[in-house]
Amino acid sequence: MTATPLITPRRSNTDNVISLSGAELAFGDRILWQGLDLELGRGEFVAVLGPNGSGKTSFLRVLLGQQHLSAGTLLIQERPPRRGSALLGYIPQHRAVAPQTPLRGRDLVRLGLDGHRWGLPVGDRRTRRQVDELLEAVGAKAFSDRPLALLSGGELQRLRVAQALATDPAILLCDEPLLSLDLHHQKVVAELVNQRRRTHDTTVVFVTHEINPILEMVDRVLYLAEGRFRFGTPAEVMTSASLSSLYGSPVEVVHLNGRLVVVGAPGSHDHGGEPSA
Ligand SMILES: Nc1ncnc2c1ncn2[C@@H]1O[C@H](COP(=O)(O)OP(=O)(O)OP(=O)(O)O)[C@@H](O)[C@H]1O
Repeated sequence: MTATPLITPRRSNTDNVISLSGAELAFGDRILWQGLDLELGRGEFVAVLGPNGSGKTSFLRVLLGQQHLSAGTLLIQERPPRRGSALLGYIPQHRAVAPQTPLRGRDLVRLGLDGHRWGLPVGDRRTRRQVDELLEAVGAKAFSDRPLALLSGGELQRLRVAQALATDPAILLCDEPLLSLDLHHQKVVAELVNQRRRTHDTTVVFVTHEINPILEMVDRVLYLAEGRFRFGTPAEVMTSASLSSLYGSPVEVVHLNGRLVVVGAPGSHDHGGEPSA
């Protein structure tokens, strides 16, 4: 096993887009995380890791204004969060598509533009052009007229990225967008998100169980576990010492062929990914 140097952050940005101060989320007497102080800058790529039930999706719901903090404050571009804000694009956790849905790929993307309006989307020329541009940006034109139920997981995920980008958001929230994709499509989808970050300085908050496909893109990691957290660069957070102190028990982070493998994290599988076969 050879130690591979981890990627250092590519930017240090004072232009903060998301500011959390003394933030806590608790349900009843169960505290998911507390004392969270963090500032995320424009164009920053943050991975949110942690075992099942540690509060990763809830963290995104707080940013989306769908869940109130139980203590502390959150500002999105210096304002309190607001449900339905066009500042935020959201790729929700994968949901199965109803086999009988009449929606086609391009309809899904159009919902990102006019989904807030009641009734079926109205297809004016400007909207059609915007949808075409979004489809083009994610390489989904070829299958955009097919019913959703006939699309593969990778194709659907491209469309979901396009839908989330429809409002040209300053912040892109991704909830396990790589789940159930093969390695090739994990790379494709991660690169689509990263490309947007590079070209538009979009801040990315990326919930994942598997950091390896995005390791080279990640500036900082928010690791949630046991009602606590660690926040810092991958080199700071993804170490045996840091994760052992977070979990309160011995956890080993090993570097294997350029991949990170977390061994022994209680109550879950390896957040750094399984060792490659
Ligand atoms: N509105 C709510 N009321 C009470 N408990 C909640 C509520 N929302 C979430 N929880 C609980 O909070 C915990 C964290 O949920 P969350 O979905 O944020 O976890 P997660 O880290 O995203 O998990 P996973 O990796 O399984 O997706 C879970 O135990 C969940 O049941």
